Amino acid sequence: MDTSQVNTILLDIDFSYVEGTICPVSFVKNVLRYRILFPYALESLPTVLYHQWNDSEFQPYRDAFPEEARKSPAAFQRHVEELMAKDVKIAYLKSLQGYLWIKGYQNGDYTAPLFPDVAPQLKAWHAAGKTLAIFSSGSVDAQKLFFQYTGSGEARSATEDLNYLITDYFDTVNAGSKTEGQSYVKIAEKLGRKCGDVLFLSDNVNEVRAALSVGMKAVVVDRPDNAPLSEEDKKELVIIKGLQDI
Ligand SMILES: CSCCC(=O)C(=O)COP(=O)(O)O
Repeated sequence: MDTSQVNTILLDIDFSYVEGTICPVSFVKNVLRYRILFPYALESLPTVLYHQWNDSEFQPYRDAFPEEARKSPAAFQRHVEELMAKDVKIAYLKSLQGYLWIKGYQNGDYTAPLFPDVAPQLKAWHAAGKTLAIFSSGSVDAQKLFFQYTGSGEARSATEDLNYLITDYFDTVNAGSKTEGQSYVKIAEKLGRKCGDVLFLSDNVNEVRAALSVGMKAVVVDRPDNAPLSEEDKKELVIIKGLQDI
């Protein structure tokens, strides 16, 4: 792939249960070792519902949920559990998760672990004048928190705020679905770029195909433990093992 024209790199964080572009799968899966993002959100919710159900701070997150789920804290908890069990990427859930994660980061319960190649490569691209942006189903607030607290993943380990490297953040609210071509057109427009000047990196072949469909450059980042790629994907898509392969 000719990337000489690329002046902008759009990265997927990717946290779903089987995938990882810049963050190891263990961040969500290895519950025994880390109290980490998705399990942390679920575990911390009952306390928040008990103490903050009517708090002005919590109200906007609560009120974004459907009426049925807002009938009681128990109904709310059930609804969140159902959505999270199915890994539903709906904006009001993503926004709530971002809120629930703040305390975990602030308490040092976990940090956001990046694969070892990620921070050095982001810094190198930034130093070379490339524009870096993020596109995740996680809310923009959750993305900013993630980059504020990058580290080893271990509780109370050192963190580095990498937000200075990132020019813009996109989620399903300000860009749209990650599997729709139009979302990538919108992102390129917002960044003031042509689609062909942007390179999108994702573990998800459907997202890569959506970006390619509108003329964006896109590659699959195939990390250990990611969902296996089909023979068709291997033949048709550019696949890399780490960011240094660009
Ligand atoms: C720090 S952002 C949290 C990411 C997240 O919640 C998520 O669901 C990621 O999903 P994606 O569709 O972007 O893989």
